[in-house]
Amino acid sequence: MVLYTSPSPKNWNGRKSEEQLYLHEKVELVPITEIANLKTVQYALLGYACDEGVRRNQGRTGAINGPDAIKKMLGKMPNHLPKDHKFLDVGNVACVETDLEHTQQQLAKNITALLDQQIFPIALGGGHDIAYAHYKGIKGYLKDKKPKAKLGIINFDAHFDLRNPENGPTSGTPFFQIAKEEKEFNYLCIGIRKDANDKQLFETARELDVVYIERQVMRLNYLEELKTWLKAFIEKVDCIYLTIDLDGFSSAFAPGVSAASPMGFEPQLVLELLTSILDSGKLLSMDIAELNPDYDIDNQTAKLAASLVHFVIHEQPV
Ligand SMILES: N=CN[C@@H](CCC(=O)O)C(=O)O
Ligand SMILES: [Mn+2]
Ligand SMILES: [Mn+2]
Repeated sequence: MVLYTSPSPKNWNGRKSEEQLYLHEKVELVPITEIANLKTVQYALLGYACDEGVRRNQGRTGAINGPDAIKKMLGKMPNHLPKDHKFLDVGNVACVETDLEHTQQQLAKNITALLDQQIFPIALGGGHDIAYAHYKGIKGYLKDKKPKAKLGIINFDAHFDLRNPENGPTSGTPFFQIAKEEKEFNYLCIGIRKDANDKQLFETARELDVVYIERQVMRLNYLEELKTWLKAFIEKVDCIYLTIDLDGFSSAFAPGVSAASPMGFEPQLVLELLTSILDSGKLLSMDIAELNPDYDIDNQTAKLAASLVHFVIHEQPV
């Protein structure tokens, strides 16, 4: 069974220059199996082409094409990276038929391989079941290299994704699955909508001591308070896994998702909070989930996802 596709030049097009002015000219396409041969690499994009978790969660499928759509928009963006910094596309983990569980295992293995090589992974979804897979990959790395490190998970999302996987994992279960495996579950969920999470989910969040920020306080007027809460969470942990579910953004900015949020948050505020996360120096790995190109309008959501990646790779201290 093929659970992996090599990076494709078809995803990387744009204006041409002589001096790598654009990211499609900067990116190096390196199959994941070849990363061990490389010297210092800063960033690698790894796709999670899977919407089986969304289907199981009664959502609208299409996120299987999310990773390639983000790469296509990112390639057209300007490159401001230092000449000696390496930026890779290492291909996609791909879901075959309905085999979500093996797809997750494959992503986990590849995330561990990137972290072992000191490469910062940027995983692109795909359904939010990417989060459980990504977490397993991070644990694979921490177990050997930093067994005492306390992991914190920061999720920008309209949803807790704390459903009980009684009937198998879905895009709605990743953080419940993680909670069951963690001795200390450090989970901060930013952008929670009361009109998108039922009573039982709030109850589970309370039982699991989840720290959450509701959507109505996700406003620039509350920036100082938001930064203080974020800082308090970051101080408690040694390293951070950041996951951004695009459906937390207002559908004015992110229509291309399974469960759109007309009352979601704005991109500018997320950039402000991302700056605090990057400045902490604790960010270990990140992903962007739930892009569904079938419902996108003029690639706006894919562009938003690409802009988030662009921001992180250019603002992160390395
Ligand atoms: N990953 C998404 N999770 C949401 C989906 C909500 C919806 O489809 O409306 C959830 O399970 O709550
Ligand atoms: Mn969501
Ligand atoms: Mn989610």
